[in-house]
Amino acid sequence: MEVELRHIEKHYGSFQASRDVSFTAERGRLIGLLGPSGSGKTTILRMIAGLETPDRGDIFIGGRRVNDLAPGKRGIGFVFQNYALFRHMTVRENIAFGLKIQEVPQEKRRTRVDELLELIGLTSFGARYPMQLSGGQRQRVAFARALAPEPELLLLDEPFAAIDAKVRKELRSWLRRTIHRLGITSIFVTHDQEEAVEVADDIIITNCGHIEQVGTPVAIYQSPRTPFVADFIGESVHVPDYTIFKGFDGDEGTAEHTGIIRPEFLEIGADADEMRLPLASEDGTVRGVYFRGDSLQVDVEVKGQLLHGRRSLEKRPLREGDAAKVFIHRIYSFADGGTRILENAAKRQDSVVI
Ligand SMILES: Nc1ncnc2c1ncn2[C@@H]1O[C@H](COP(=O)(O)OP(=O)(O)OP(=O)(O)O)[C@@H](O)[C@H]1O
Repeated sequence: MEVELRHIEKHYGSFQASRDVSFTAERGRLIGLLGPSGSGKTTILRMIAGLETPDRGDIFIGGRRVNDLAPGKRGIGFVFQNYALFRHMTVRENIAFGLKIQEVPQEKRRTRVDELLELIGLTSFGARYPMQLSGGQRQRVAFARALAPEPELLLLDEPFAAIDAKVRKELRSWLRRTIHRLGITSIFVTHDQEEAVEVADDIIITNCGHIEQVGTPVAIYQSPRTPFVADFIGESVHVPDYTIFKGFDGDEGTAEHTGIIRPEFLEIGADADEMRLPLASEDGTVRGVYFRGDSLQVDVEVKGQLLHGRRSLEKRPLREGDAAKVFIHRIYSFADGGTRILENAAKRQDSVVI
């Protein structure tokens, strides 16, 4: 493995910013540290970089324990949210900066900068100054500058945050492609779940200084280990007692019946004729309809519980106050300290009949 954290603890005064943080990042993977503001993402990144010292625990990079190694000796490239490029230096000079410090000979420096300019698609921009570049171009230069000394590990702190929405999307996919092409292990911090899901190979979810879950975006989305994770990745509604719903009332396995329902777990119809399993469907009332681009979000009240679902734009429109039919396919239950995915009993019977 390339990076490993073992039982890291970190306090700032009496405030605990990291609680028993352990994870490994395999070589060549692109890892997203995702969590709400203040959950300790940047602290983790800074400890890996050597800019903060953990109170307890060990950090390994490429199998070597680096706790006592100075930041400059860890073989790390760093890209910040607002990487202030040197304003008085050209793009070429900015990229060459780390190489100059390493006393790389001039000819070699020139070749490396040419390579990097090509990599970031800015070959003809070498003589420009940072203020003559767009935000997205500047961030590419910051990326090239971090890569110039050929680090083993790249750390990126909210690298897209200061860039406008459209360019950010392009930059994300560019960064993902480029990092994979180079095969460099990379860890980036974000508080944007869409960004983490789109860019990362693996996501580490942080909450109040500890790690809630580690996994691929798909695994985390499909099997959130805690209600916090279910909320943070994707949309969800908490229901205090799922046994009130048809098809989930036979579950006697647990004492507590709190559940989480995602929009795609619902089928919302205008009437019984639209439903595949009308008898297993609930009666509901539409409480709100919102345009979501490719579909409509329909908020529907069922047995006093407000649920969020989706409905195709091609179907008969529903309006606030309309009666609706609702079939709940699936519910997540977190009762015993783990996730159980409960399927509607009617669906199971239906598939047996088929
Ligand atoms: N130097 C410091 N001194 C005291 N407290 C700090 C220091 N650095 C961070 N903290 C606190 O530690 C907690 C975690 O901060 P950190 O920057 O790691 O969170 P984060 O998840 O990266 O948040 P954000 O997304 O807002 O950047 C926060 O409550 C923060 O106020």
